[in-house]
Amino acid sequence: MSSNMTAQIIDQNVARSLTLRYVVALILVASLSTAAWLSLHLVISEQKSTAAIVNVSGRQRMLSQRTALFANLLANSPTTERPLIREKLKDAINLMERSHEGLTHGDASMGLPETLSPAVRAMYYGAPDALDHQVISYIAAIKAWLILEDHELTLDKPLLKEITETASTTLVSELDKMVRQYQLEGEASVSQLQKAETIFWLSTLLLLILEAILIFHPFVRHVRIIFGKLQSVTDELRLHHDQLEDTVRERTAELEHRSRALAESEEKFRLIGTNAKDGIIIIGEKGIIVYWNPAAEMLFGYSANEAIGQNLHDLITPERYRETAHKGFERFQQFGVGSLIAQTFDISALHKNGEEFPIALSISAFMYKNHWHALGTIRDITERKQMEEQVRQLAFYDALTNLPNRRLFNDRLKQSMAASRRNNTYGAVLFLDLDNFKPLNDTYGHNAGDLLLIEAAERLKQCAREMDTVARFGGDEFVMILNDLGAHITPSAALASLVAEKIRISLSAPYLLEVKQEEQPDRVVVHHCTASIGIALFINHDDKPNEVMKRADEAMYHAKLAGRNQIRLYEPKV
Ligand SMILES: Nc1nc2c(ncn2[C@@H]2O[C@H](COP(=O)(O)OP(=O)(O)OP(=O)(O)O)[C@@H](O)[C@H]2O)c(=O)[nH]1
Repeated sequence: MSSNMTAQIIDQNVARSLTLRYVVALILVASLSTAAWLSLHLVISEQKSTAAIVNVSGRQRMLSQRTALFANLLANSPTTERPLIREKLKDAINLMERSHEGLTHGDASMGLPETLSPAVRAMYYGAPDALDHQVISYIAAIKAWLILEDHELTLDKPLLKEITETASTTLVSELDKMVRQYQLEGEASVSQLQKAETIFWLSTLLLLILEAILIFHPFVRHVRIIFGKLQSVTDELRLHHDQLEDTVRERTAELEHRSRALAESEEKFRLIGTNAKDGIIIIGEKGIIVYWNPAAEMLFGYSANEAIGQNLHDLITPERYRETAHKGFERFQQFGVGSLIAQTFDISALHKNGEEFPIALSISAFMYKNHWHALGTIRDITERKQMEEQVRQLAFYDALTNLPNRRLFNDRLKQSMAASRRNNTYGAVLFLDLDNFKPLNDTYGHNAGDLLLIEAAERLKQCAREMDTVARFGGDEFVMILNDLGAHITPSAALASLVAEKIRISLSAPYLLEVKQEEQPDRVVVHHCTASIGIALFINHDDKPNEVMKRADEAMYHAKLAGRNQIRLYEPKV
């Protein structure tokens, strides 16, 4: 457990203990206050009660004298005054009787208690002729005096003598004693209550002192400790705050530095993208274009605004490649690999105007925001392709007639012979040499000879099938490969001869040559030219192309010897 946690638990226990002590002290103070209030209340009510008892018992003393006086007056007064005296005596004795009843059994209206102290009770009832008996006898004597007729009321009556003596002697002294007794008891009770009240006051004082010692003092000490802790926590917080501010300052400076570096980097990237000669395109999730530089705008005809947000393949991939491109990109999105990644290759692309053009595309992959992205740099290679085509044309085609040249022909012958071997079918090489071509050159110039060569090449192409090859071998020599003639020699030779015948007839038709002459108008020359044709068959044997060519040449030579405009099939015995 950490020291912080331990300190927290101690603080909580102290707070709980102080709260408990405080609550107990409050309850005790409240109880003592209530007890003090009750004792005060009791003192007051005791004093009230004592005063009422003393009053009533004092009045009994006065009433005993008064009734004795009225009883004597009643006997002494003239008859006319007697009813009034009789009435006053009756009132006094009734009041005395009611007061006696109240003093012995209690009367709330007079403020007299129901219970009697043992001393008082002894004084009232302690002996057969105790005060109660005396009072009751006296009241009875007065009442007996009251019911006597006027003529019976004489001063010598023993009843009057008894009344007078009882009232002035026994009753007065007994009632005096009773008043004193009541006063003594009241004072004793009040004194006791005052003592109790003093005890309550002292207890309250003691409790307050204890409260000061047991609650206030520990409370102040604890508060001091907490203040001390708060101070140290505040100091610690201030230290942390200062450290935090330092860290924030450092981080802010670092962020600003990075932000500047990022801005510079972005500017560099923007400059590269803007000034690059090659188109730069970035595609992200689902093949959507996210970057499209000005060179890409020039290349494809779409502005960056038009292109960004579009699917790259829908925009620039020719329709026939589109499905494959989509599938390839889906695989790339999953795994970040693909056959085209990190490669440079030539493909066709679509311009906004719908035209296809060749591009060289280099693709690299990178991960950004959890998605594989592809960066493509694109270059228009239309010119390069055209040049390549020209080079290819020059390398493999005859510049005058556009027919395949000797090099391409040799290549095709190898292929044809290989196919013949595979399929076990006959092929043939036709070797053609124009007859008496030289005089045309000599008579009308080289230009006229060229025109005838071009026309002858056209006629040869007309006679050839798609699968056959017509080539210019050199000078006025042409060669033709006939493929897939058949599995048997005789029909194959017949078929080759048929084609040769067709060619012979085609080439022997007159040529209309528009000859250009220097500083003279063009001139149309009609020229007749024929060709000598040698045929050599080949099939599933080990002959080399040169051998086959030699045979065809030899057969052509025999055709020449035979008078030209002839066809000869190579035969070993020839
Ligand atoms: N106009 C033109 N003439 C060419 C070209 N190449 C070769 N020749 C000429 O073609 C002629 C070939 O002549 P040859 O085949 O030897 O003789 P020929 O007159 O045809 O006679 P035979 O072949 O024996 O029937 C030569 O005069 C060459 O100069 C060319 O590209 N253009």
